[in-house]
Amino acid sequence: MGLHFPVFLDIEDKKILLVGAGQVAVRRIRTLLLFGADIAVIAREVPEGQRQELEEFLETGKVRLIRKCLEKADITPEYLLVICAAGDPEADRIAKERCQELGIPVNIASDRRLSDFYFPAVVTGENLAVGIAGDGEDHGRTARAAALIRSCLAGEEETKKDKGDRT
Ligand SMILES: C[C@@]1(CC(=O)O)C2=NC(=C\c3[nH]c(c(CCC(=O)O)c3CC(=O)O)Cc3[nH]c(c(CC(=O)O)c3CCC(=O)O)/C=C3\N/C(=C\2)[C@@H](CCC(=O)O)[C@]3(C)CC(=O)O)/[C@H]1CCC(=O)O
Ligand SMILES: NC(=O)c1ccc[n+]([C@@H]2O[C@H](COP(=O)([O-])OP(=O)(O)OC[C@H]3O[C@@H](n4cnc5c(N)ncnc54)[C@H](O)[C@@H]3O)[C@@H](O)[C@H]2O)c1
Repeated sequence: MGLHFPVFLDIEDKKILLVGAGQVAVRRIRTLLLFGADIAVIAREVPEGQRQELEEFLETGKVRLIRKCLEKADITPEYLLVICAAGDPEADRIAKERCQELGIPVNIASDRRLSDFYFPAVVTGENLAVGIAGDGEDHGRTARAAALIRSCLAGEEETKKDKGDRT
């Protein structure tokens, strides 16, 4: 599989289903909230390490948690996107098959070959959103590129502030 075309979707108030509440799911919820999505989380359980952050997400009113094992009927046409970060082949299979039936783009965090789209590393700056994804072979390289872009944007802000101070 080669590179994927980046699409910048308006997800404000759009419904997104996230399956799982572990480290990967919570990292993705954090990113999606930056863009105002309405997120439904289906998870069998919330691991100890993610409880506090998930509680904070619930308090925003933009995230709701449904504690259960994923079933086919949970995936309905109201969702714009579905992201499965359960690390469970059965959940991955249900999500893939049901989304295909309904024509909903699906991302499977444990198997890129099943994913219709990749979840990018995201950097936001003043009025900018940058999404980075590689060919899926080297996730570390994607993370390093994101870190570089983050520091470039931060440097640009500093330069702007310095110039502002002088005028
Ligand atoms: C960008 C970022 C966004 C995010 O996840 O938020 C992201 N992966 C990140 C980190 C990361 N990923 C993995 C580790 C563990 C250590 C390691 O293996 O390195 C870590 C490190 C960590 O978790 O800290 C393992 C891993 N990742 C994928 C698979 C399955 C497979 O390749 O088939 C497996 C094996 C799972 C297993 O073994 O079961 C697949 C995908 N991961 C992607 C995105 C998509 C496009 C990636 C690209 O451009 O290459 C893609 C293809 C599909 C998708 O998931 O959309 C984020 C970094 C940015 C940031 O930190 O800001
Ligand atoms: N793409 C990436 O960036 C990346 C990075 C690391 C790991 N991974 C993959 O993502 C998966 C998830 O990683 P994690 O560390 O967040 O895992 P985790 O085990 O901490 O969390 C999994 C979550 O999914 C829930 N879950 C499991 N099966 C379910 C089911 N059938 N129905 C409903 N909920 C279910 C669990 O209750 C838990 O909340 C890993 O298995 C790995 O394959 C992907």
